[in-house]
Amino acid sequence: MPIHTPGATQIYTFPDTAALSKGLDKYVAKLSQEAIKRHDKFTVAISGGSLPKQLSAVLKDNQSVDFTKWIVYFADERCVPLDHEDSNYLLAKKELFDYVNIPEENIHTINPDLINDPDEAAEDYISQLAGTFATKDSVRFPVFDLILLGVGPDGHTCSLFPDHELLNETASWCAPIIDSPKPPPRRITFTFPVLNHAHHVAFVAAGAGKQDMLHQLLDTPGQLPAQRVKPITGTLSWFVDDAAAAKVTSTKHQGLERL
Ligand SMILES: O=C1O[C@H](COP(=O)(O)O)[C@@H](O)[C@H](O)[C@H]1O
Repeated sequence: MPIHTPGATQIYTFPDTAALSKGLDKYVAKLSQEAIKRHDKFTVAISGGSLPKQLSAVLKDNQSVDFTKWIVYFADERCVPLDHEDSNYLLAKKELFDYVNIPEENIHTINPDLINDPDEAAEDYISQLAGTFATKDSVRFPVFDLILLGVGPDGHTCSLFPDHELLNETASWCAPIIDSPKPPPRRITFTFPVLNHAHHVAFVAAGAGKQDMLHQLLDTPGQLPAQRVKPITGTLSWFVDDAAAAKVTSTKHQGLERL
């Protein structure tokens, strides 16, 4: 499974979402094992939307994964209570956390007391990150073992939307947004420097609804948010089903691989 090729984008395609979840399970389990061996923990950021379901379908029953060593953050979160239907945390809890033994204190949620103030909520999330990641002068950003991302039909990822000023953020680790074009409008989000300092970043996209955007993202050079995710020394992977990959034509991607 060639998942350690810095600089190269690996695209894994699967006949359907069930197969995609199996492949994702294999990938995440391997990275988790390697990270735990290396530094006794697995730092992972997950997204909301369709990702938690795809991720957990097989992984939640994988007995070989030591979830007690997982430290979980959210690549973006909506400024809503943790039990609100729009909460990315609630989604991940229902799909994954309820089935595996990640210590509660290792799951870093938005501070529910600060949801009415996205600036403060983002600052608080930065403090949480600082408690987990010791940064050095040479690397001023958290370095996640893995960041799992989704992509919207407009090319957004995390809560980084096309043409938004947050796309130019170069210093802050986590930023507030109060005008998300996709509801709810108030959110906090990781910034590109955090995404691009990770050891591994993987996008997950399934279904015909993602066809046109995947074709645009993978076949046409551009500056859409998902296209700006380019890990500096880490790896970039795409996990897609055949329905989503149907229009991807670039010769660059003829080597679509099946795990
Ligand atoms: O609003 C969001 O959307 C994106 C994409 O979601 P999907 O349902 O199209 O997969 C998601 O990655 C992000 O975390 C979420 O807040």
